[in-house]
Amino acid sequence: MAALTRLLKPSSSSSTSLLFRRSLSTTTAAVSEIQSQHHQSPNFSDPKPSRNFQWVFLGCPGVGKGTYASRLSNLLGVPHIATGDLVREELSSSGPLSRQLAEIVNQGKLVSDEIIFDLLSKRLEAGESKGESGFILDGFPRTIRQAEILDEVTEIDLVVNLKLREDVLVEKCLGRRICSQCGKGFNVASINAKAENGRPGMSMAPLLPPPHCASKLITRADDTEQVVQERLRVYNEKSQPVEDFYKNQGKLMEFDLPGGIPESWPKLLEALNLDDYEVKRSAVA
Ligand SMILES: Nc1ncnc2c1ncn2[C@@H]1O[C@H](COP(=O)(O)OP(=O)(O)O)[C@@H](O)[C@H]1O
Repeated sequence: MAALTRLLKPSSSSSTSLLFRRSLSTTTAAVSEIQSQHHQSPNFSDPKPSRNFQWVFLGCPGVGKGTYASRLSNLLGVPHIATGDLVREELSSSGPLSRQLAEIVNQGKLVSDEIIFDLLSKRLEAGESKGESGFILDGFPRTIRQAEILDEVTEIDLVVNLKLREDVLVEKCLGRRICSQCGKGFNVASINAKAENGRPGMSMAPLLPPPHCASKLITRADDTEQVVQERLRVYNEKSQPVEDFYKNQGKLMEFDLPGGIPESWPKLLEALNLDDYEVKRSAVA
């Protein structure tokens, strides 16, 4: 597959190699580099900082990877690339892959690595031609093979592993809605999980749509209870080697979500040493 080959072997002269260039090797180094570039000599009006972020978000279905990755992408000015979105775009097209993908996705199974690499490299190439650099990957890598191949072509700076109680994950997936017009995601679930077995209780307010989206909400075909349970099973089966891979490289940052967005977002920024960054960004916006 040509696009996959290009992804695996970016030539040093091609601009693809800019996207996949070698950068930092540990979380600590990554965070201190970010701080030295953006905190000590901030130039927040510079649209092209000399170095961009290459981050990965891991976490079970429903944990909120998309929500937090998208917020960070806006904050840091790098694209949020969710392989689930790429798969859904392909599904909604009338392309040759569409029917094959629907069968896999609607059973809660993983799409083949080859298809995922093809979709991802096309997305990266399209972004590159628009001048994008850096990324926050969401939903990729999902298997150890994907992580190893990604590692051959580029250096990931930081891997954030979001965690949440499993009963809450299921409720969140079932409450998920998408506006069929603007594509924004919402959640109608009002979560009040009791404290049990030493776990603290947890409340999360719904994330309701504005009036102009309210009548256009749709539910993903794979957000039924049976498919969500299967996606969680598949995730749990495949994720440990991926987490260990990044833990061994010193890049994994575990983050237990303390609640909904109002509690979790400031804590996540703090954990990433970006709380100050947000204040400075909004000051120049
Ligand atoms: N990296 C990947 N490898 C294989 N399949 C993937 C990958 N990313 C997404 N998919 C497919 O797309 C579906 C939806 O992905 P996503 O939106 O990330 O869902 P989730 O809410 O389960 O994290 C997955 O269940 C899977 O079938």
